[in-house]
Amino acid sequence: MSAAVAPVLAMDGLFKAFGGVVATRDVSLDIRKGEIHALIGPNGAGKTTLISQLFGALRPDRGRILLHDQDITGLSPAQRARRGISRSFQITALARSMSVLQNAVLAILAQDGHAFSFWRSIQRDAPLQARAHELLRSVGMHGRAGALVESLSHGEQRLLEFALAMAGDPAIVLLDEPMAGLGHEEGLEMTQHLARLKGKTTIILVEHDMDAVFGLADRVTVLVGGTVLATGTPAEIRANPDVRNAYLGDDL
Ligand SMILES: Nc1ncnc2c1ncn2[C@@H]1O[C@H](COP(=O)(O)OP(=O)(O)OP(=O)(O)O)[C@@H](O)[C@H]1O
Repeated sequence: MSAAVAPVLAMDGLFKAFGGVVATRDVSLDIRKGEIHALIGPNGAGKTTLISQLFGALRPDRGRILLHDQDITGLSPAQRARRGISRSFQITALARSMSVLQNAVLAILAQDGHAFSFWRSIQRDAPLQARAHELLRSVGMHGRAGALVESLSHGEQRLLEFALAMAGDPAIVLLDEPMAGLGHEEGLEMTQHLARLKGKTTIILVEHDMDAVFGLADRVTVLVGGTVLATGTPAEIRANPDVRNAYLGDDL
């Protein structure tokens, strides 16, 4: 083992129940800087509930969440976003009648803490425009800067959401099923874009597409019944008999 590096994000004994249903049972997990950490598990395993606690939509009943060693358990989603916890936007969060570039500008302004500004002065703000173009370039969408969002394919919209989540260079990005609803080609394209971020961005990836998970992840955590069954490299997870049992013959 290399010398311990403080994790970007640490979950410490998280517990969350809905009435009698325990959705998160004593989950403790460290997310390392620069890793793509996949969360997998059968339906109802508690993946969404755990992610919701990380970005702040849900409060755990017990346990703590630490970002760079600071306790953020009591912070609102907006306060966490300002500290660098970013979540992939849903398509509905895109301004559909605006251009790709305008959406990128708005995401950067929001991340900088400007609620609104005069559009004309924004258009003349060369550094801001350059940052927006750079953001689009990071996901290979700079050639589409002038296109209206409503004219984009489903896969392009997904990529744009992802680019917006990257605005402001977040400490960690929570990606909830980025492959959902994408065709085969679009899924491969998204996988390639995510692969380029390996080592540069810290990502928690919730995804049902096992090819994408095992192709992209540095480490995988398997949740079953709200509990961490195993955490390890893709090879370790693939070889783990408990994991194989949990998936009851599903082809990992
Ligand atoms: N708001 C809620 N009220 C009551 N029960 C809930 C609520 N949200 C989740 N649950 C329950 O908590 C458990 C975990 O659900 P969760 O959606 O987190 O699982 P998941 O792993 O994301 O599943 P999927 O892969 O199907 O999206 C399930 O038993 C679910 O029915």
